[in-house]
Amino acid sequence: MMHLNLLRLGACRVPSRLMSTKSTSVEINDKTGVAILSMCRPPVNSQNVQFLRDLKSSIYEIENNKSRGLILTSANSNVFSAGLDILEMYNADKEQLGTLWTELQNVWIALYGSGLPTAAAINGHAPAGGCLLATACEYRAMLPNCVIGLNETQLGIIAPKWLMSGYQNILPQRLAERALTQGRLFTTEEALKAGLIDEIVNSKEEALEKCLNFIGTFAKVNPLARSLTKLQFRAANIKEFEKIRQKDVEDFVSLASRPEVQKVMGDYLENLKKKSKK
Ligand SMILES: CCCCCCCCCCCC/C=C/CC(=O)SCCNC(=O)CCNC(=O)[C@H](O)C(C)(C)COP(=O)(O)OP(=O)(O)OC[C@H]1O[C@@H](n2cnc3c(N)ncnc32)[C@H](O)[C@@H]1OP(=O)(O)O
Repeated sequence: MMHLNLLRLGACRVPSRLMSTKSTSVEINDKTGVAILSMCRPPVNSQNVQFLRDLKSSIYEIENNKSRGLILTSANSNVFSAGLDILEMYNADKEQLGTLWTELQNVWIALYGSGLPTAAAINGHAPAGGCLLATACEYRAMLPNCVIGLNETQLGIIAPKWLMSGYQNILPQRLAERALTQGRLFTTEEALKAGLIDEIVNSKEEALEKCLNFIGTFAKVNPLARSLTKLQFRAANIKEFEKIRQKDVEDFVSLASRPEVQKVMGDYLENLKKKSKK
């Protein structure tokens, strides 16, 4: 399609508007109306309270600006998002833990419940909370040699049901159950085979182009009809989430503040740091 060719990033001459927060930047192409939301919290886009708040406000801003679609990507060259910021969970008091979890819930519901067409250009690793964001979208294009998945059981923790919703929407039940119980991180190639991602791409530019093509498939569909149809598919998960939302925060705080869980976090952090020094 002609207009999509115009959108090859880098070669793009179409005027665009920019909005940004401390850890996100949004570029809305005036011709297509599609917004590219980039996560930019170096080094790994780990999700702390401020980052999650920025992400939430960018998602709502895109939605309120009547954009035609939202593409989520990372400004980091090899990590899409490393999930929750473990530094912000380790040695944190109950109030801080509650705030972090509430903000994660807020971002998830903003993205999962968005009426816009949403796509993820996964230009790096996407474990745990990174996978949560990618699977809240409707379409995924991913670079080779990366990993994606919900690895919570590998860390000895349990992902609540809402956190698995995106996964369960995409994967057949049998495969989702196996992957979640194994805490499996899929390589890009395995993710394609399983259906967890839609395409493998060779560059971030190609990922963005594929996402634009996906959003372009709705060009002739009435946006309200599209949006309401999408939300009908997601309504049961959203309703179930809304019912347990507060209790879910309490459960997380109670679990994450246990001394043995704090110990696991501390050891995990230390291993991450040792690995990064190698
Ligand atoms: C252990 C967690 C326990 C939690 C218990 C909670 C109990 C309640 C649970 C209820 C549900 C829980 C749901 C959780 C959702 C989550 O998202 S938990 C987070 C899980 N995330 C991960 O396991 C990813 C860890 N990171 C990596 O595997 C790698 O960093 C990477 C593959 C993403 C990238 O690799 P690479 O490019 O080689 O970078 P590194 O050198 O590893 O890292 C650079 C730098 O970043 C620090 N870092 C990495 N990830 C995190 C993180 N998630 N939080 C904070 N910091 C992180 C890493 O330590 C390095 O720092 P330094 O340079 O050494 O300072």
